Amino acid sequence: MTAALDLRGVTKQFGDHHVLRGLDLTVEPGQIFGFIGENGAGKTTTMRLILGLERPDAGTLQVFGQPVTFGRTPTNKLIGYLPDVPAFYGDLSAREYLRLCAAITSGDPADIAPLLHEVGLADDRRHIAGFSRGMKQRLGIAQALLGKPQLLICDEPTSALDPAGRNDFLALLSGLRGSLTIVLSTHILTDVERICDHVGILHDGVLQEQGPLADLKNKYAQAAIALTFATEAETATAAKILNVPATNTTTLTLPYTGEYAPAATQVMAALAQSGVAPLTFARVDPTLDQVFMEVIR
Ligand SMILES: Nc1ncnc2c1ncn2[C@@H]1O[C@H](COP(=O)(O)OP(=O)(O)OP(=O)(O)O)[C@@H](O)[C@H]1O
Repeated sequence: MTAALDLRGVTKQFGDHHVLRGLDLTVEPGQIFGFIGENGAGKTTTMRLILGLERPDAGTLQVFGQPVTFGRTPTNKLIGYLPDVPAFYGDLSAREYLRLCAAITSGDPADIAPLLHEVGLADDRRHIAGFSRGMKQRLGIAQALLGKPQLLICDEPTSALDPAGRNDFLALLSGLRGSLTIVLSTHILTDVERICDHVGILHDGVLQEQGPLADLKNKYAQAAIALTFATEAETATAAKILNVPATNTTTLTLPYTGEYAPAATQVMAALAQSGVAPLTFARVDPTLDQVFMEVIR
């Protein structure tokens, strides 16, 4: 199967600052791929290289098997792009703006009404200047989807949104699953956990890890059971029976591997034997945050 995106040995430096040092990155068709890295890691630079807006110092970039060329690359016909803060003509309505985009890009005006419906702006006649940031971002998605792209690239799309706007936007993106390939470039890991199935971690100019999110969690992060007790004495009794080091607090964290149910049953049986009842008993699932910290460490 031809990869949606295939980058091999891409290097890029600005002056003496080496941003990318031989980046290999593969995104398969249909994936929602979270491209994550700290501020300044080189995510936007990578997106700009994919769009032919920067010239790589070395390496190759392909979109659905076609080479990306610097400048007006034909591969951009396959890509819809949403920047972090898209710019619009504020005195147009959403519909007028998309009509203008369709005219410029030879898009089909018949696609505009269904797209506006899809992003929840079908009934809005206001000028874009009066839109919230969340509405502008949803209009940005409609614009990016106008040319029926096979690959949608979103660069930090939720960084300027409040929680409600972020929620709406991620639901919209998640609803596109299966209809095209999506690359979500961000440092907001909870967004990635919510909608991405695959993840690549950019650090020190290379992809330190990439793979299914679930596999990376299994590899780098540990699930645990967290217990709290009423007193330190009860905690110490429980720690003894559970064979874990005592703490000077009223909490115990018990890492486990494998399935939750047998691990939890074992802990409950041990606690029943000790006669100590925890105040709370909680399953703590591994997070992408833990994976990220472990990988960049
Ligand atoms: N045109 C340029 N000239 C000089 N330096 C640049 C240029 N573009 C990017 N850089 C530098 O390259 C590094 C990577 O920037 P980039 O914007 O790609 O990072 P990022 O991962 O997208 O960061 P953020 O999450 O903060 O947006 C930064 O140190 C930035 O200052």
